[in-house]
Amino acid sequence: MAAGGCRYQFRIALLGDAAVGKTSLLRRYVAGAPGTPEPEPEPEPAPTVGVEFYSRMLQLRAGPRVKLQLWDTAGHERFRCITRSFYRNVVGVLLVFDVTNRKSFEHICDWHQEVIATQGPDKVIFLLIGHKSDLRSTRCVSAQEAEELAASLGMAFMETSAKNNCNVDLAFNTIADSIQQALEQGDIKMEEDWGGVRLIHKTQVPRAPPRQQPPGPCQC
Ligand SMILES: Nc1nc2c(ncn2[C@@H]2O[C@H](COP(=O)(O)OP(=O)(O)OP(=O)(O)O)[C@@H](O)[C@H]2O)c(=O)[nH]1
Repeated sequence: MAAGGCRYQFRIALLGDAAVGKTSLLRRYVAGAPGTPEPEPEPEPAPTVGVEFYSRMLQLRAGPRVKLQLWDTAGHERFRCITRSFYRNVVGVLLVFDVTNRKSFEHICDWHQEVIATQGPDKVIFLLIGHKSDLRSTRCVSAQEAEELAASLGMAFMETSAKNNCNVDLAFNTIADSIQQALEQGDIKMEEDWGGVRLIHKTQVPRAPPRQQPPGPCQC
């Protein structure tokens, strides 16, 4: 269904190791949409199986209203062949690590490489996310080294917390603005057989009823 007044749909995936907080970040973002009732406190999220889908409308700074289709992928290795099949149709990726889990930070290059290997280097906008920034005492990845990694991979970096609702909207606004900018500058182009960016028409033209076939010669 066309979303009211929307021009584009952007597909964005969250990738990163198991338990870094991808589902929590996404749920926090989707629950924060204007007009959404205050959510009930959620039970602990279960590990994601394969890929789960969310969406939220967003008014971009540059003007257009977009629908973000958000794909929450399982971080566990055993789902990798399922999640990998989704990389081809995304225009944005949040690469998420947990600031208290050094291994999840060290694996960011592998996640990045997986997407590049599928999509090529020029079709995806990345944003590096250091998540669980509320856990100050157990942090083991500094903002500075994460910034350096992000710069070396040609992307921006941001820290978030689903628990404190810190920078959650900002992270999604930032990646959506960057996608919009890349589209305007022609760095990313819409293609028929690619689902990363889709044009959504404001009003759907009702389909013409099927044409009545003129009655053929009687077969009996
Ligand atoms: N302190 C803190 N804990 C968090 C935050 N976000 C998520 N968590 C906790 O981290 C654990 C894993 O969260 P999930 O959202 O399930 O992680 P995930 O990356 O989606 O995991 P997979 O689906 O297995 O890939 C849960 O116990 C969450 O409550 C946060 O911002 N701060």
